Amino acid sequence: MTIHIGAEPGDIAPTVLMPGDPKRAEWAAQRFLDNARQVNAVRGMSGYTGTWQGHPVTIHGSGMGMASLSIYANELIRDFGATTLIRIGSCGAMQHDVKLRDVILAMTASSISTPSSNMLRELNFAPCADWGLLRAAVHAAEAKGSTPHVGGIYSSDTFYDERADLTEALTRHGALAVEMETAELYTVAARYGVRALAVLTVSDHLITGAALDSGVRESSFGEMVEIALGAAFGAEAVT
Ligand SMILES: O=P(O)(O)O[C@H]1O[C@H](CO)[C@@H](O)[C@H]1O
Ligand SMILES: O=c1cc[nH]c(=O)[nH]1
Repeated sequence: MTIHIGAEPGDIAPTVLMPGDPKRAEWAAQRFLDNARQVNAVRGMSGYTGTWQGHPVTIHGSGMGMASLSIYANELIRDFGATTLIRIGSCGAMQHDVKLRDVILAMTASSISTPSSNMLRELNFAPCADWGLLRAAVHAAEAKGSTPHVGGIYSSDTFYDERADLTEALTRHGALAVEMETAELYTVAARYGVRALAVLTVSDHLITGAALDSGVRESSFGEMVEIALGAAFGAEAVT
């Protein structure tokens, strides 16, 4: 049991899927896990553990933003022994060829800063996905007949962004989408030597202004969950 996670030792599986939204954690656990039971409710942050095709899996919310994710990722790895963390998040598309509901696999995540920046000081650390997980996610997606976008994204500290110049520069440099957690997830995972990946679904479009509603974001992004599970346990597990 930690300050933010009220689970007992052994309640958390080595593989943890992390949506920002605790309601998405509940929905995904009910839809994809067998024998799911709630293992955390501290501060309203839901975590569930069950099995997927016989493999133990925890689905635990990260909250919004890198500061929140950092707390849960640190405790899940350090105190509960998580070794594979896969973010299942929503994002805003930054390129014309990226459409609403498309899936993005984040190779890397640019940022202005992360909670880890304090300790890294002058170092511009390059956060990157675990290669084995990324490759397995591509295979899992292909096994489902889906073609994800694979590339760099932007992890922002703000949802309501006043820096149009920054958005323009990132778009010009090929960033696929914006979200708010992945750069810190990859940095914390690197620090502990564990595997991490972000599998994202496009919920907004920064160029067209198109947007999906909150109910859709909470409970209809099943494709990314299946790809994340396939990545964790092998593409052949996905049908
Ligand atoms: O849908 P989630 O996983 O929360 O991710 C995105 O949605 C939130 C903003 O609405 C931020 O957390 C952002 O990263
Ligand atoms: O951070 C986010 C998440 C979804 N959509 C956005 O535009 N930004």
